[in-house]
Amino acid sequence: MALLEVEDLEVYYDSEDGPVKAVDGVSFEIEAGETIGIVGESGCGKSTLAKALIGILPKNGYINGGSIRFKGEDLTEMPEKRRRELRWDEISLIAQSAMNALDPVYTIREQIIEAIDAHYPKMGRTEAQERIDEAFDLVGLDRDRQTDYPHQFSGGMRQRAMIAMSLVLEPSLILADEPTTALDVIMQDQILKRINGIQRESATAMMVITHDVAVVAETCDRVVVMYAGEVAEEGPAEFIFGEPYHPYTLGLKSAFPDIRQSSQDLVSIGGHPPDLSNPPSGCRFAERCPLATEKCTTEDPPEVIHGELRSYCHHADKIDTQLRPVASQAKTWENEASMGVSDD
Ligand SMILES: Nc1ncnc2c1ncn2[C@@H]1O[C@H](COP(=O)(O)OP(=O)(O)OP(=O)(O)O)[C@@H](O)[C@H]1O
Repeated sequence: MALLEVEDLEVYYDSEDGPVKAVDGVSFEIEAGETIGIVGESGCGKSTLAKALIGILPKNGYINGGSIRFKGEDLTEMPEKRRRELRWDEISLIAQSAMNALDPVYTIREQIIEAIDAHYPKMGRTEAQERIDEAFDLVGLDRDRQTDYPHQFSGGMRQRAMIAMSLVLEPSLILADEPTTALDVIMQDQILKRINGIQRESATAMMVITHDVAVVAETCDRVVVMYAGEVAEEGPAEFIFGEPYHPYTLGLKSAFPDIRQSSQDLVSIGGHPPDLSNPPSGCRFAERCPLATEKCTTEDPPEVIHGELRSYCHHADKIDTQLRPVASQAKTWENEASMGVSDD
């Protein structure tokens, strides 16, 4: 049994235009100790997925269908009290706004002790202090700074303090939603590598949500590529960033500079993702896809397996011969570019 099993999950928001289908039939699993990346353009449902997993959807958001099993228990059917216990104890979220989640009137140490007391009321002071020292060492914060107030910390240090706070609670799963957006590149790298190191020692699983493909390529074992509320492709990071079989992944991959290549076009996929209150039928990427045909706009794409990769595309068989050779050329992804593929 995987640590987390998400099956056919639908998370919708009520809106004046009808339900916004932010997550629409998403399935994937996370094993203990594994790091999984969720990538996709802004608005594809990544944060909604994280919020649903941890149970902090806004008032107009709801789980419309599917299941989220954590250690075999279905979170969607669990009473709120049990769910709250799981939050932080077992699943912790490092959110985009984590830096601002610290209380300005208490020292960092007081806040971490409070979190420990709330979750492990029986833990003695000595053990608590040992855990805090260890967590500070792991995230690269000086132990002497534990008695500082949040305003004495830089943005990056506050984020490290939040990560330290989630680590002292020893969760089985850390959800990191754009964990490093506010940090400079060198710090991002350091922090994610440290988290990876911690995971190896403690078998903590992590789900990293980001639109930065480079972050995911460096730190994740497996990657789920989301497009317009759905999974477009899923598999080991080396294949997703090496030889993907979904046109969207190829476009996304070509949109990020490859440091190994001296000169290359930087691709921008023309057009926009569809409106999720009224998603198109068939493949949601069809409108922007150079391989798209009539069938793509009418029939849901089939699941196609290539080794350990799971992709959803009517034309996965044409990726190797037709799209891959031209995927790094910007003109391939211009709006309305079509490769003249036929359905027969
Ligand atoms: N409270 C809300 N009410 C209605 N619609 C919402 C709400 N929150 C998000 N949405 C919509 O749900 C869809 C998915 O949004 P979500 O924030 O999950 O995407 P995302 O991939 O995390 O984007 P980003 O990378 O910008 O954070 C979008 O169409 C968004 O407009």
